[in-house]
Amino acid sequence: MLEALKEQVLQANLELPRHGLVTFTWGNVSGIDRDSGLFVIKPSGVPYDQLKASDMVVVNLEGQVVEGELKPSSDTPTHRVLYREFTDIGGVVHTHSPGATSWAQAGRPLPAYGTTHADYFYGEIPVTRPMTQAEIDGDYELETGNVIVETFQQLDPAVVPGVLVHAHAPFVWGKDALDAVHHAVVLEECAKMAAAMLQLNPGAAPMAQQLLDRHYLRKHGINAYYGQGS
Ligand SMILES: O=C(CO)[C@@H](O)[C@@H](O)COP(=O)(O)O
Repeated sequence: MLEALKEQVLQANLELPRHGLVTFTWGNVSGIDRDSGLFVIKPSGVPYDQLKASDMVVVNLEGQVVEGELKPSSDTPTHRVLYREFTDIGGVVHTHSPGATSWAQAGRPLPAYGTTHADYFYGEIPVTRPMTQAEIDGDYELETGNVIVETFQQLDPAVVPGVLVHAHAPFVWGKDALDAVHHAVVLEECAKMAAAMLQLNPGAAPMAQQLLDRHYLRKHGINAYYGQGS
């Protein structure tokens, strides 16, 4: 079942260590097949260099494992909430990449300071509120998803495809698993650049709105012209 998606999700997971986004097994990627409502996610706690396509776990949007021998990622309920609520996304990534995680642990949203950020994220990357004791003691990973969705009440997840979970780490999404990994790489680079830039200029302001508009819209607007597409 979903053999091509399993292969794509495997490859997307393997991109995480290639890009230096994970240490040990601290991360996971999933991808969804919207026609069947099933998503494929990596198993929990299996070292990346041992992962095979056949290890990938197929889960439905009710959270039931429908195929796979191994336990799915511990963060599966968070992915499930994101697929359920953000109905246009096709892939989700969670990492503990140090640059983005530093901002999450500081409880600070990541402002758009420059065009690298603006090419992919149309504005600040938000940070969630701290989770309550009841949320932490309860269905924690599901509540992590809920707190992300709450953070996006006034935000479009299509134009800001990522979030910093307070005192935890980033979750990022995209049109499929590989696109979500691409966004995770960009977020990490932007987070590192922002921290280094603030050392040089602690009072730096976010970039001008006009420059943000120009860079985001030349790649993603209705008159986008970046690249070789028509
Ligand atoms: O957040 C954490 C650990 O704090 C987990 O996402 C990370 O270790 C990945 O776990 P899984 O191997 O996907 O279960």
